[in-house]
Amino acid sequence: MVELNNVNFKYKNKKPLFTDLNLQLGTGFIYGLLGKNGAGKSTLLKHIAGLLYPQSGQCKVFGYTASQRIPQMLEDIYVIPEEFELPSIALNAYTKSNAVFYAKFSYEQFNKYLTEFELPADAKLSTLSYGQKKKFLIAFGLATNARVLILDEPTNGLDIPSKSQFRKIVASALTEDKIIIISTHQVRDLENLIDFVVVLENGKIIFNKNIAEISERLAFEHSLAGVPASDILYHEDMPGRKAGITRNRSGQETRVDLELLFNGVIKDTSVINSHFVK
Ligand SMILES: Nc1ncnc2c1ncn2[C@@H]1O[C@H](COP(=O)(O)OP(=O)(O)OP(=O)(O)O)[C@@H](O)[C@H]1O
Repeated sequence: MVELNNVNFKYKNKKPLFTDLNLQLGTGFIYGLLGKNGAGKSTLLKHIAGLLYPQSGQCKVFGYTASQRIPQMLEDIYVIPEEFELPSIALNAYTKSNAVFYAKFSYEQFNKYLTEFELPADAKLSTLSYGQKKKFLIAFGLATNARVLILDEPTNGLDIPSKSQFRKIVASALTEDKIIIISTHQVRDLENLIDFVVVLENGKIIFNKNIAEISERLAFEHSLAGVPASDILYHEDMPGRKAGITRNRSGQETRVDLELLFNGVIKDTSVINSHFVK
């Protein structure tokens, strides 16, 4: 489990970003971490990876204090950052020298992911495109079998077929003992992949719900024609129509439109959240 308890954090010469931040992420789930620019997503992920420390409060990863970055924790956490640099060596040479840090690294899985992403194992990393490098890191990260996998904007630079391969590979890599956290602005890339939607706004968790519960309680409508105003929780004006979020009147689960949900949560946080009060 990843657990943040009453975390307080501020950057030097800035106002506090996290004030008594609490968050628990359980195993066996994929979390989509969403938020506007500057909301604090990368800062939160750096806390989990132990790269930034709370000024007070605790951040624990499977019981280890993240900031201590002890080897047992480090071999169980893998971060794919948004920006990265890779050395000018062959892909398989990089893998050989880095896989040793991860006791559960699987070459079998790694080779399978490389094949799916159409990456040649003998290619030199410096000769790969940005998207290919990203796919290499995703393949490596998943093959570490680290129990916590953090992906910051993983689909940036991925072409359309690679995005669906990405979803397939990540879904297949999830096991009951793992926690996968994906932070992105490309919300559509997370559809049919994530189990929880976590929205961060100005350093606060303003929404944290399971997708099944969201689709049970809310409905995402392409057109709001004929929907009584009292059922509409959030709407957007589109050319010739209104789209929006309504109460789920039919009782049937509907597809969660993550873009509408995100916009609705940001604009009408309390209205959306009030529909989850039991
Ligand atoms: N090294 C730093 N020093 C000072 N302030 C910082 C630093 N890094 C981030 N910040 C500030 O902290 C806040 C949160 O930044 P953070 O990078 O965590 O946001 P984010 O949600 O990841 O944003 P984005 O979606 O743009 O990547 C912002 O106001 C940012 O300006």
